[in-house]
Amino acid sequence: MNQTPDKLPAAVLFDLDGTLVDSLPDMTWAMNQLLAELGRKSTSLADMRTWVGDGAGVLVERCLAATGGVPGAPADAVGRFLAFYRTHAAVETRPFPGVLTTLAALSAAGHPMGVCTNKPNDLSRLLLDALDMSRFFSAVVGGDGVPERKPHPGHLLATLKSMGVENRKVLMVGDSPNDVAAARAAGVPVVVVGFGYTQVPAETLGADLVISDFADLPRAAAEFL
Ligand SMILES: O=C(O)COP(=O)(O)O
Ligand SMILES: [Mg+2]
Repeated sequence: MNQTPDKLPAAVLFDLDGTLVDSLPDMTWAMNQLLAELGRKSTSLADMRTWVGDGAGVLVERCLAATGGVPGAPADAVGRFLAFYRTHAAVETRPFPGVLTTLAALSAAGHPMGVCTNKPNDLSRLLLDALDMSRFFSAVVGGDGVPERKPHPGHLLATLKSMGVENRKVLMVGDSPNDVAAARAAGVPVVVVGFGYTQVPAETLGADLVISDFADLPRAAAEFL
């Protein structure tokens, strides 16, 4: 007997940086290679944490503004950062505790899963491959793969379309104001992790739920679906 669409396991969309993986150390390494090339002093994990979330272009722009100004920096600064990052994307980066077992459990329960990230497509795929995480996702849509990235809801909708699951219930899991705003605008419930890269406490982001342990996700998700 065919299942009706809303009886099917919900689709789950994941943000990448700060939600599935702790990628700040490798991003900081790559940024410090760029800064060294420009003769500027190094930046820190703590500063990088406040700049990440709107894609590589904005990340480099924020860093340059804080370390001597954007004027004087080469036009290809973003390209140089990405070139360094590509060589060093999964050296220190690891999934947060509980992520792999939770993704395996959701996958076994039949939830289609996708990654909706402002990170560029090629780096997202490279990182997920290196950490043996690509197998969980039927689509990975980076910020350069859509006309307008998160917080635009179109980024979430494009990820669902690419997954081929437009008629399912959907849950978004993220760490930042962009994730919450995109989910709200798309009419999708949103869970936020409490350990991600946000400048304000996760509890103030306006999510439906904040989880401090990734392993709480399946139980939490069941509340909304
Ligand atoms: O790379 C970024 O700026 C943010 O990426 P995220 O959307 O996966 O958090
Ligand atoms: Mg994030």
